[in-house]
Amino acid sequence: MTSTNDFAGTLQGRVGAASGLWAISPRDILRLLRAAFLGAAAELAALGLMATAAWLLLRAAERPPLAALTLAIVAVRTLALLRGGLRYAERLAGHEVVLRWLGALRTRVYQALAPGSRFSGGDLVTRVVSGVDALQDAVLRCLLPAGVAFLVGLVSVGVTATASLAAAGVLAAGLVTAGVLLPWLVVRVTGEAARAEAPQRAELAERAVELVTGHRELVAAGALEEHRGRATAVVGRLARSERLASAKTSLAGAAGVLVQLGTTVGVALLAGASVPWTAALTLAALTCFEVVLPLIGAARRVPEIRASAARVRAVLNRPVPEKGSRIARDGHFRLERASRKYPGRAPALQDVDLDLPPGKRVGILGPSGAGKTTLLRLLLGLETPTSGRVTLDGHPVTEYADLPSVISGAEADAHVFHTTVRENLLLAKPDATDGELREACETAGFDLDLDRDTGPDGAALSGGQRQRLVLARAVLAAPPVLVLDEPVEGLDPAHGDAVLERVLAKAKGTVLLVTHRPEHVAGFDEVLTLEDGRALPASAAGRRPGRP
Ligand SMILES: Nc1ncnc2c1ncn2[C@@H]1O[C@H](COP(=O)(O)OP(=O)(O)OP(=O)(O)O)[C@@H](O)[C@H]1O
Repeated sequence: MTSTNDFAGTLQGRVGAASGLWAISPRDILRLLRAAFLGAAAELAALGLMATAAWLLLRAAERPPLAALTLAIVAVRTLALLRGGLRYAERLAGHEVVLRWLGALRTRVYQALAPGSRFSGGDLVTRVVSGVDALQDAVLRCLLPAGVAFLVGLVSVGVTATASLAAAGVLAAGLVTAGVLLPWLVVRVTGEAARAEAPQRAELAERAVELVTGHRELVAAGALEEHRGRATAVVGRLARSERLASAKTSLAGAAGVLVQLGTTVGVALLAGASVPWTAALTLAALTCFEVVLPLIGAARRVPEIRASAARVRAVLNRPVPEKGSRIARDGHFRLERASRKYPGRAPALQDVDLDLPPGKRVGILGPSGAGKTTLLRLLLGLETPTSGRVTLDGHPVTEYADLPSVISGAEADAHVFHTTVRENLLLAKPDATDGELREACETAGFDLDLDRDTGPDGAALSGGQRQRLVLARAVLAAPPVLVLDEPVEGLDPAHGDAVLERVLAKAKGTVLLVTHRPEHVAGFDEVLTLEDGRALPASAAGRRPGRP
């Protein structure tokens, strides 16, 4: 076993170097081969045990001198012990490789998901947890058993060939039918069924989400039963399709058992050796199928594994925006004819210029959907412009490694961690004293206990409390460029105005405030008014101040 540090080092190296889904180090490939050989040895020990026991019984019936049986008696005991020991060693070796590989794969999936993920929460959980977990079956339930079955089959056919080529031929044909042909058929049948069921599964997921999230509305409209009936109908269709596919794959399982019986009888008839030796070969052939038949069951998982692999690969292969290593100097942001367009929609932002040197205070006004948040997301490096430039100290913002430490604040979708108020605040300033935390809370008008549990994403707080907690965190972080996206929108106006006044009084650097209320940005160095993604000329903006 390697030490934890060794393991972390190997993992890091592999994470950095590997690009494909199945990326695995040469050392782990050797470990996998070792697991396959150990597995084959364990199965051959079981097979040898059966064959030797059969030989022993029949030879003993001939009443030979005891000395003629001694070797077989010792072999039976040795093989029985070996079988258990080798199986344990194979499990250990196989699982060690798979757990290493899965650990590295999970790290890579997390790394690929981290920057500005386009995947939603539920989708993300599916990809990371079930998707990656399903892949372990590819190795443990498919690849490794197939390797073991191949080795065991090869040895069995070889040993049978020493007695009779015809019997060896029958055994080989039986093993190929049960171990290759039938699993291939099962993969085809389950694959076709999965493809046919995919739209129904999607529909069921959609209907289930609608039933749960829209439950109250459906009850109020008296439409619950109708919607439940539609979901139940989809469940019925899916169940029928699954039953049909299951019947077909069960037939393949039964066919496997028939092939096993036929092959065993064939070997017994064609072996042409002494009775004990024929019995040994026959029982060996019968036992050999115990390794091969599970491949038919494992084949049912192949389409699901393929789908999981495709989902995980989509995460790993998506282009990750290059994060540069540049370190910010002055903190001078600039938008130069910046535009952002989403496919199939009018531009969210079009040809907008903005100069934001250190210390400047800029207000952004505009009706809903005007592009205010889009402008902030460009500056925060969360979106890239479809044309134009967004720069910090003359270089594209995406080239900076430390952008969030230069520009941050109270963003509309800021996350509240499921912990205490104190821990949420300490994220912004880890060495802050309780006094400093309370002062920041006071500035933001947030008066809850520091030990208060916040719930998942702040669900245990009211909307206003959540908003003020995010604001207190922004005050504590005190970044060079403070971004405030409608920071007091949900608060009652008088209280909100007072909070905003205190927050602005504390801010020492650049401030970018998005608001619907022009009085919030009175006295700012510049006010940019957006409408339909475009900046209005100053005069026009003056005529329609803060039209909501
Ligand atoms: N991810 C997206 N995909 C497609 N369209 C988007 C996306 N994000 C924003 N938009 C569209 O871009 C336009 C500008 O959105 P934005 O969020 O910047 O407006 P806003 O001025 O901040 O509005 P509000 O005051 O309501 O928050 C809107 O029409 C919106 O529907």
